[in-house]
Amino acid sequence: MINIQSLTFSYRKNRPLFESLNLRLEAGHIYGLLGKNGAGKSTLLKQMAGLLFPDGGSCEVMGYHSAKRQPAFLREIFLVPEEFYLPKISVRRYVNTYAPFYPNFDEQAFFSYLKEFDIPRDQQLTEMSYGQKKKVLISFALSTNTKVLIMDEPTNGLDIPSKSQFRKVIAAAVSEEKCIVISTHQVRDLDNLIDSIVIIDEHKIIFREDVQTVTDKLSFKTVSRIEEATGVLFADSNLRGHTIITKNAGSEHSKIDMELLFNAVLTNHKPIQEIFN
Ligand SMILES: Nc1ncnc2c1ncn2[C@@H]1O[C@H](COP(=O)(O)OP(=O)(O)OP(=O)(O)O)[C@@H](O)[C@H]1O
Repeated sequence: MINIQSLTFSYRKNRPLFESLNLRLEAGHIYGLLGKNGAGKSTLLKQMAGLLFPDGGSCEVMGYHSAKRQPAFLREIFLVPEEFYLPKISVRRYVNTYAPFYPNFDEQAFFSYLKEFDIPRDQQLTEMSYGQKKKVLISFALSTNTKVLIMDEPTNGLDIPSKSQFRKVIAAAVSEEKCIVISTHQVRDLDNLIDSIVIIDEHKIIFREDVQTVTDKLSFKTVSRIEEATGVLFADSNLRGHTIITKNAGSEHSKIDMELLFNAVLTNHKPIQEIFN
């Protein structure tokens, strides 16, 4: 669905952000794109959406070069950006104006998402809070029914109940034909939602694995005495003890701790990568 090959890109001369970056994403998945501040998550998502163009290499989405921004491509992709502007019009007028760009737009679904998020349908967009605007945009994005849905920090600005509503609506929206990519550094917001993890760091994708494969190969546990644990790949100490990652020697089943995995991949990349190779 998304095929990025040898992508190079820089905003400024001699300061490359991406160097020979490769990434392949398939339909039927919800990907979590993780990375430190400034790692390039937003930039990569904009490359996918055809809002930024590669300096070298290619970024193909659904077989289209995203940089060419062909109409057939644009009507099958939607990006919810981290920062956005909504015009001074009502929700109804917003839909009437922008929905026609998306042939599979489902108006009934849009208004039921608004209801789910508790957004009044007659209010002016500019009179809404940031979180309310974001919920309108997320509702619109889901209702476009595009094959590719990209969201940059979608849970930023959402209150606690809205975050679980968000997880619920996204989980219900995924299908075999759709590819959903969500960037965040608030990994706990994506708990139980994403099925694949992509980590970007130092100009490249340094980790890309299904959650299932991660839990097949690694174990996540809490221990009170770290000295008693063997084969610790990464540990983090907190009030409850030590949360650790070890190699899954057999058929142990543990729940993935994405924050722990993210920190482990960034600080102890090589031994972890070797387990997946
Ligand atoms: N328009 C721009 N012009 C110049 N440099 C930019 C521009 N946009 C981003 N950058 C730089 O590119 C790098 C990657 O930025 P990007 O916004 O893609 O990172 P990010 O991973 O999304 O970060 P965050 O988690 O903070 O949102 C940063 O060093 C940033 O300063």
